[in-house]
Amino acid sequence: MDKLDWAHQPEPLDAAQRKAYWRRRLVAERQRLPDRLARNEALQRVMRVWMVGRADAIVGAYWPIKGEFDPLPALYRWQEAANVEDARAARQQRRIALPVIDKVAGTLRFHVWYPGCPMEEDAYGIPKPKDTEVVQPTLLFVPCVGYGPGGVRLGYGGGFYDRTLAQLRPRPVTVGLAYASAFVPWLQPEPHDVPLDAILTDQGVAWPVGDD
Ligand SMILES: Nc1nc2c(c(=O)[nH]1)N(C=O)[C@@H](CNc1ccc(C(=O)N[C@@H](CCC(=O)O)C(=O)O)cc1)CN2
Ligand SMILES: Nc1ncnc2c1ncn2[C@@H]1O[C@H](COP(=O)(O)OP(=O)(O)OP(=O)(O)O)[C@@H](O)[C@H]1O
Repeated sequence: MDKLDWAHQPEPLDAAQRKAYWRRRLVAERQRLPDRLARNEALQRVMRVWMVGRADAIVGAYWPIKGEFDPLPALYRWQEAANVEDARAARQQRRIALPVIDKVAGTLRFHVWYPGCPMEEDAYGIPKPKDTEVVQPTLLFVPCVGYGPGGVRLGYGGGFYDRTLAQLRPRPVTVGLAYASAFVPWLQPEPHDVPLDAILTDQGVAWPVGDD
């Protein structure tokens, strides 16, 4: 299931049609991943290791949809760990935030979330925190439908993350999360695409690639 059949793309397709085709296909593949539990555990571990030693207090994430990896269990542990590991970190209070769509601007704002937080559905039917504080994450976990070389991300095509990152100052560190099976070798950045600073998968750090 890790290997998609790249040879069998209907041709000819322009770049936008090709992306739309692979979006559908990657989401369908993801929704029927046979070894999801093992992959979830692996990716949670990769996240935890990646975050060790970082000083972020506000971390942005997402409420998983369409078979996306769920980042919230690992983040909840990150939040709880501060209470036992480091009294100073606990006072600084680590916080988790989820995206809320600004329909007019086509961008995302981040609202504080905590387990049991009152939620409501956004325009896409995705649960979002109801009336909690707006915050500025310094670290942002970004869901990927697919990912390519160089930190390029394929999303659902709304352009929300690209538009948000084009505007957010200071810019948060961006970390894409994906199952390793979502690698798209031919994916090229478009002019508006803001590359991710890192990409984590159930197989480890996919970007940046070490050795130099
Ligand atoms: N979990 C999660 N939350 C998120 C995002 C995300 O990628 N994942 N977003 C990241 O931006 C924003 C929501 N963006 C989304 C954009 C499109 C679709 C979607 O279902 N699109 C339809 C086509 C809709 C259309 O174009 O008319 C589809 O893919 O079938 C969903 C979410 C904010 N919240
Ligand atoms: N900075 C920007 N300013 C204006 N429009 C943008 C910007 N970034 C992206 N867009 C528009 O958004 C549309 C979707 O972009 P793209 O296909 O890269 O979405 P995506 O990254 O896959 O989606 P999402 O971020 O919602 O998951 C593009 O047609 C593009 O014109």
